[in-house]
Amino acid sequence: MDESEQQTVRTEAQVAREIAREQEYADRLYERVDELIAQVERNLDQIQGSQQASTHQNRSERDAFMALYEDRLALLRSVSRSVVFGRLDMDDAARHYIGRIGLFTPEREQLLVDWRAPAASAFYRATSTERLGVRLRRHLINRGRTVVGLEDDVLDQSMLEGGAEDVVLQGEGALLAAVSGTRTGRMGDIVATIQAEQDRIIRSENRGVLVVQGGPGTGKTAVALHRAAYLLYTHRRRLEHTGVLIMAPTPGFLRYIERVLPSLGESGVVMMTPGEMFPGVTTFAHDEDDVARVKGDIAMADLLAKAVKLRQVVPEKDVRLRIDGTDLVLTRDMVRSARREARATHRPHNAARTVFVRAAMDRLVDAYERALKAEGRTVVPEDRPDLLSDLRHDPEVRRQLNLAWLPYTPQGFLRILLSRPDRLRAAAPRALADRVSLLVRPKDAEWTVEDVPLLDEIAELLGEDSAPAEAKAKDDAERRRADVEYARKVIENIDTSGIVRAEDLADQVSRIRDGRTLAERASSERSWTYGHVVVDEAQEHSPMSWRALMRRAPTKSFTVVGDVAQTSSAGGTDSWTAALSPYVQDRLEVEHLTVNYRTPARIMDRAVAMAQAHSLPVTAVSSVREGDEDPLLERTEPGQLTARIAAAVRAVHARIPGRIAVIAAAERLEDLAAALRADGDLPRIGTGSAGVDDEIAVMTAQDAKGLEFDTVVIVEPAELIDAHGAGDLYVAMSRSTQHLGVVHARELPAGMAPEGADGA
Ligand SMILES: Nc1ncnc2c1ncn2[C@@H]1O[C@H](COP(=O)(O)OP(=O)(O)OP(=O)(O)O)[C@@H](O)[C@H]1O
Repeated sequence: MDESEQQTVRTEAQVAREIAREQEYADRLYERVDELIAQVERNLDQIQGSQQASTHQNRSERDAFMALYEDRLALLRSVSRSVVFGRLDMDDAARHYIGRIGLFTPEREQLLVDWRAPAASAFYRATSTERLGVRLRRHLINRGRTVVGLEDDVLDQSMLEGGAEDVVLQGEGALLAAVSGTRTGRMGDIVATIQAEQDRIIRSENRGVLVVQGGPGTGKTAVALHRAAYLLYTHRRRLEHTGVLIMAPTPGFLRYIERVLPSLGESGVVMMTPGEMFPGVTTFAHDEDDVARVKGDIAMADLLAKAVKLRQVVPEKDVRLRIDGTDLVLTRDMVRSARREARATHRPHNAARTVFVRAAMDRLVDAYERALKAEGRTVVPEDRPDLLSDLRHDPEVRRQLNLAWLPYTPQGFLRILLSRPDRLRAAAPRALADRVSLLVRPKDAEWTVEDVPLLDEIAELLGEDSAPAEAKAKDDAERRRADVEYARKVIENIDTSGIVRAEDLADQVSRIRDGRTLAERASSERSWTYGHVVVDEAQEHSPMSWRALMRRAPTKSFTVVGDVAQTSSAGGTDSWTAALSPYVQDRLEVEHLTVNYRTPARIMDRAVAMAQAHSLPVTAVSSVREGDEDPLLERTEPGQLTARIAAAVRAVHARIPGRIAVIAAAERLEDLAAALRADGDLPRIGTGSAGVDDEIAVMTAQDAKGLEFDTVVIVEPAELIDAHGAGDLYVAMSRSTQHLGVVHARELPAGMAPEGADGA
């Protein structure tokens, strides 16, 4: 808003009159939503009633219709309490209302524009210097279906010259109201107040890797999710079948964001954490930092490639065999030349094994023939198949060929490799030679998140038989054509409301035939490729992890959001170019977000001072709110720390409404949770990132990553730095939306105390 021009505040009566006008329009929209809800409910009843004597085909068609109507119903119900939030008055006198979905009259006259439609873009982007044809932008502030306030941005100043009775000028109420409320533990959508710098990213036409770098609370997660919703809307046909993958750091974080996309009407999204990326393995455990660093090192790709190659073995000596009473020798040369032939195909290990076995058998049959002839037996070419069969069924031949080239599963291969120091050493490139022993562990050790990219890499090296998958893809494509055709006919007979499209119905039919949702199919197939991948908290991914992620979207269509100053994982990155340019070279675009919508300036300034004192690569941010309180620092004796925290939490719980996170080093969590639970006046105490469900939770800074709380209490900040570096303390300090308390017995880390104080 152009502040100098927007001083006038209208009389209450004028405002009330405008609100009443907007309410009238909003009522009309809700009436239409209610009509649509009733219509979908009627359609559902009708279909349910028509189920007798149905054939299998009719049943799956009915189920498909029902599922679609149910989805549609869920969307309509979710917007039925808040469908409209903005209005645009254009130069050509057109007026558009902007809302969560598009709405039309039965005669197809547009009542409401979906926030993602091109016509809505100006709502977020127009400024007084670049008006984009907009004269007036109005925010409607609602409580449920009731319009309770208005806020106008007059972009065409000539509107004010004539008095403009119907213009209501007020401050930045909509945004401030949106960011100041107490937190619920679940992120909500921001469609009503998306800011111009965010909108540019959400609607970016970039088809390659778009990196969104920004300090804490700048809306990176919100922007990434709204971009996913925007892409699904704009490129629906392309993305609906492949899906969009959202990769987020922890299950608690997934829970925190899980409602955003459904509230925007999008369900074709697969969400997972890095420990779930490899089908068949689910892990949330992490390796120690030094091990994680080695596993994430790009040189692991060479180590694994060599380790696989070293499993293609020429025996130390020639092997004597006795087949059906005849002696023959499997020579080292035979194995070596069969291996050469197999390797020359450049196929992965398991696929090339077939070539190896065939080549070795060819050579053995020749030797067998020669041995039989040497015994004076007559051998004719027609005998060859029988000789081959003798050899194939001989257990010793089988054993020797297996020893030379054993088929592996990725899990089996990695388990053995990590339990064999000799094999690790033999495969290690120079870059890893002196650290490779850190990887050794028992064969039955639990999987860790850092193992997952290694499994993915090994799966590539071992290879899968791609023929069945290709045949299936061809089959699916043909089937889909038939389904769409059929769905068109069905729709002509059953539904003329335009609520269901043939393509959607066809999808639903095939989903039901397959019995699995897109999310289930995508997450169970390692080779599934997504149309777009969103990576949140992306600074935590190691180079090996990026290799695995890149395989998930061969088109390299990515939205990568993160903050290189908040890196805490050992293998993570402090440079986007270093992490990503190996895969995309010049198709990498970095956008910056600069406004913090979460943390008030009085807290954020202190977090930034601490980060700078520790040389973190912080990006400049300005907070939308100044805040009411400075951070509260309290020094105590080491033995008193837990008791002081309990007292601090009790005090803050009584004083400030909303959610509280107590952030501490991992080894303190149990004691702290026990001390808080012993206090009968406090509500349930959660632990770890799953604590987003509780009003008060005790967690590490890593658990808190990406989340936010009304109040944060940090326990012994120096310990957070000891555990994972200053990035973790920066994360912890920037989680709060209102109040930050710090209780410490050791010296405060540099930069944390207010200027002029010395950390006491
Ligand atoms: N335009 C906006 N209007 C209203 N609220 C917003 C807007 N942008 C961001 N927010 C709110 O600000 C808070 C921080 O957003 P978000 O979690 O996306 O930030 P982030 O950059 O991912 O933070 P971090 O790096 O610290 O995890 C959230 O509550 C979000 O809903």
